[in-house]
Amino acid sequence: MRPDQGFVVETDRLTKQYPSVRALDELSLRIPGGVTGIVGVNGAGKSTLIKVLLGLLPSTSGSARVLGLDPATHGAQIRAVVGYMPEHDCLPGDVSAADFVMHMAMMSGLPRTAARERTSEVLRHVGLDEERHRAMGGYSTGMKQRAKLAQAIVHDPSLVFLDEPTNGLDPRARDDMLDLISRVGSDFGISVAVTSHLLGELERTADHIVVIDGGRLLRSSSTAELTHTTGTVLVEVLGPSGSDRRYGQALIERGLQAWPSGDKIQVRIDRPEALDVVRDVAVDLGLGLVRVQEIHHTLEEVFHREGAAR
Ligand SMILES: Nc1ncnc2c1ncn2[C@@H]1O[C@H](COP(=O)(O)OP(=O)(O)OP(=O)(O)O)[C@@H](O)[C@H]1O
Repeated sequence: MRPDQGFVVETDRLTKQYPSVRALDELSLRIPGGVTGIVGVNGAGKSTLIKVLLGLLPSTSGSARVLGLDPATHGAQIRAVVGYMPEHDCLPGDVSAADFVMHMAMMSGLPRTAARERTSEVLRHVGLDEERHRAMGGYSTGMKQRAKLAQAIVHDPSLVFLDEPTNGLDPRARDDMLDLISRVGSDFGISVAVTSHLLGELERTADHIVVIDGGRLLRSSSTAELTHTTGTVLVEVLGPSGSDRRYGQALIERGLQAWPSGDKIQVRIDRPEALDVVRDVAVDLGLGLVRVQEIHHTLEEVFHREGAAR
């Protein structure tokens, strides 16, 4: 099932009771095609959910469907069409990424030639080129995460579960990984369910966000819906020094709420004509209008405001 063909995952009152912890507590959710972020603090139940959905761990009660298949009875079929990047380091240190990914491709049933071609393609995609013939034990965390991502998509799955793929990465490597994840969705057309304990992290990457807490569903909606516009625009004008201040003042004189934000001006769009005023005032003052950009709430703001982020 490709993105936009309905839900790739559905659960109904899914529960997983460990001896002393209820990791999933009647969790009912639906994950659409595309890139979905599964967000929750450490211990929220994200990894348990993935393992149950892959049929690696039996649930205690409730039901689930992954690409229409029941993990309780069709785990092997699910794992044939779904990729999995586990959270923890699971790579053999004395094997090269090229050999490991090729091995995983053949384990998934690809014939040798197809496996070799596909291995080169995914390793190129994740940016492991020169290093792919070196033993993975000597890789940086970022390179290991890329190798883990490559093995998860080498068999061209319809859906891939990525468990905390940015864990342990520095900010730059994290941004690179998030870009890669977006491209897994767009270039390969693979639906992605990616977990993170950082609320703000998946904002740019995920089309849809599911928030779980204590094994329960806290929120599920499109990212756009969550980070809806604040009703404010950021305006950048071009002109002689002090133009931004003159422009802001002129907007206020025309009855708008405007305030400085660095060398730009924020303007509240409280009525449809406000955008016309933004344009007209720039023209009247002989200033160039470089940019008018909507300001959105961040996910952090949404959850702090709702008191949901703990
Ligand atoms: N095999 C297990 N046996 C007993 N309890 C477990 C087991 N695995 C996880 N738990 C507990 O279940 C709860 C959910 O854990 P889980 O790993 O699913 O959460 P998570 O959201 O993925 O967090 P993290 O990112 O820290 O792994 C936690 O309280 C954890 O301690």
